[in-house]
Amino acid sequence: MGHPVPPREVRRRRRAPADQLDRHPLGREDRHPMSTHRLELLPAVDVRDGQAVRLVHGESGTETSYGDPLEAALTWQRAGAEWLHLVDLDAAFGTGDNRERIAEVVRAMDIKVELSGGIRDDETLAAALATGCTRVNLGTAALESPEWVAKVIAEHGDKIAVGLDVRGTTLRGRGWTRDGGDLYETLARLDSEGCARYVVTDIAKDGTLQGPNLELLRNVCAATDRPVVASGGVSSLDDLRALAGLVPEGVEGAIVGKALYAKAFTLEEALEAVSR
Ligand SMILES: O=C(O)c1ccccc1NCC(=O)[C@H](O)[C@H](O)COP(=O)(O)O
Repeated sequence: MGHPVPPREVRRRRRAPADQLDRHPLGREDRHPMSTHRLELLPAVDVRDGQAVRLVHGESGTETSYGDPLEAALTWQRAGAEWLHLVDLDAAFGTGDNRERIAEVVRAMDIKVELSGGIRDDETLAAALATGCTRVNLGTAALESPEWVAKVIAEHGDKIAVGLDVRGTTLRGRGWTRDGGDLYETLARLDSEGCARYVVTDIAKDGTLQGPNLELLRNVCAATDRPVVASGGVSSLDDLRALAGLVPEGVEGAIVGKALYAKAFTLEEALEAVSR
């Protein structure tokens, strides 16, 4: 099956920077300052009803429970993680929240934490930032409250990332349950507002151990000069090596969930695989 083609205007915008890169006086390294770095790994802890869980395609009701989220987070920290991707799934789905548990996990971490799920207004953003997390990941708000998102990007800079969660090239919000517009149009808008980075998830791959959508990631990297964190589908060390191969194109990091919980590999092995 063919992949949806971005609109002509977007294709033009995507090609132009790539064509100009080698002519840029500072070359590719300047466009993606992380490009000489190794791929960052962000083990995921998704919290539902106070428990660490994994979902399939991010769908409510598909949970497999993996116990205490603090234990899971400490396990990844002990294994050498530099980042934790921490998601309040109840806040994302609108079925409550796990604020206390999430704050407890962030407090216990010596490593950087990216916090996601249900951050949609001043109150939820203030609560998220008050945990001491390194940055937050906005999803639904970027689709439904563009003016608020532009304001908080201006106020908080790189403490704000935007999650671009897609089926095909259609964005999904509200715990990935509602359509929210075109990926490339939204990306162009957020770029123009100064968004610092994107967390890109192919929902069709998420929680399935089917491998990341490398084509989607390449297309997003070609459309923006901001770093991209890849999320969803990682199943093997080879997947991580493939993502590490996209670092020069702008992939900065990879979120890994199910593969770690299913013990497809250890975090130590993953860190080793992306260190060369
Ligand atoms: O991040 C969110 O806000 C979110 C909202 C609704 C459903 C799922 C959500 N996040 C899921 C994740 O971030 C996964 O942990 C991540 O994509 C890892 O996927 P995988 O490696 O395929 O388990």
